[in-house]
Amino acid sequence: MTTITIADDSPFGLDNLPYGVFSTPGSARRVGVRVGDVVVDLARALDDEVFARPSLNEFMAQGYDRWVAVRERIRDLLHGEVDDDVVHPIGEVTMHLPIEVADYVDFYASEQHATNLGRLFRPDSEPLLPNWKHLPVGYHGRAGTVVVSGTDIMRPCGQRKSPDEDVPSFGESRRLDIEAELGFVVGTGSALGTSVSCGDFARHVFGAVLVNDWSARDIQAWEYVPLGPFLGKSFATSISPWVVPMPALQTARTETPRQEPRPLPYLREEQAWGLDIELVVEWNGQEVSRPPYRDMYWSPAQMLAHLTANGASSRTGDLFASGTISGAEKHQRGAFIELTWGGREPIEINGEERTFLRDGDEVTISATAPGPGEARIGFGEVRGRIVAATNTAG
Ligand SMILES: O=C(O)/C=C/C(=O)CC(=O)CC(=O)O
Ligand SMILES: [Ca+2]
Ligand SMILES: [Mg+2]
Repeated sequence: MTTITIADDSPFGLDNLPYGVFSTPGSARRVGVRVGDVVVDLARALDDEVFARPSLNEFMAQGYDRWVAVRERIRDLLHGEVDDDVVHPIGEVTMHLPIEVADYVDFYASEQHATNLGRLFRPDSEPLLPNWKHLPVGYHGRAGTVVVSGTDIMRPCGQRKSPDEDVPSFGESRRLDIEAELGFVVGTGSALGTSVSCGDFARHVFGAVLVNDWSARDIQAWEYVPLGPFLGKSFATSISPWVVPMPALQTARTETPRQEPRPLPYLREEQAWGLDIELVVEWNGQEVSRPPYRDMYWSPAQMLAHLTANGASSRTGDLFASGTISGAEKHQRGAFIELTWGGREPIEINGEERTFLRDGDEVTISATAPGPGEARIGFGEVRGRIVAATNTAG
């Protein structure tokens, strides 16, 4: 038997307890909880088959009351001694995609990001389109290409046509970018023909992850009119391996910025809440940005309410991302297209002038949130390295 010791300043203390899917050499994938620098095997520790699965979905589908009960049981368990064979040092496990992603939706909830992209993509129009302050704009992404942190990202190929070219050509993206976002995981869905009200958010949403919504700006700019993002985004979306339970983010709650005009009734909350989470974006190990989630205009509850307002069902494993997180300051921008202003203002990375991603580049996004007292709630990181395209034949 062993007692798990957790450093006082660990972002994975008893107030966090994020869930993930891990394996050890020669063993099957299963659900674990991260505590300090170890992963606790929940299938064994709690003697419960629902955790002997290669994703969190079956557990998430058991619903809110079970999530609360299991969190309590894990806390009790960790206060005492546990069997040695349920504890694995973090360095000895492989982390996998934590959820079987059902549907994937990406919102556009940062006013600053939407304004910046409006200026860059549509320089001759008002940057913020007329609908933007009335509804959380979003699009349906590709669930099957959501990958776990650490997965290499192959540079996408596609049609692109720059303003100075007369005709499009097929080839490797020359403007490969990132988008630093927060994603929310639906634990229990809602039936077709019903909607999830803002107040019901907690009973449906299980937890949050970090997201990097890789984006090929040249493919995107040419293809997106009038139906929106398609192949410029669908080649890969990376998420962090640890799903931070929503109750762990209770202390991080903040008020959203003031919403004017007042949203329609189905988007009203007593007080729309956001999260005081600062992300850190590193490009080849150098910090380039600190996007602040607290500045996001639309709240997570409003996003889910909007997503289901037409009676569309939601399912266990649905992932909806916030959209790129950008603050008002330059060092708070969550995409390179904004940081380099469309590639016209390179930034210096390790002594070199850089605009978009090159093969071999690595991007890491990490974050912590304030917990109770002095505690920090860690998300860990979402990391990806660009590898050369191999499907280059158009
Ligand atoms: O304004 C546009 O045409 C495009 C916007 C984006 O690429 C952003 C997007 O994917 C949503 C987001 O991450 O905020
Ligand atoms: Ca995005
Ligand atoms: Mg994507």
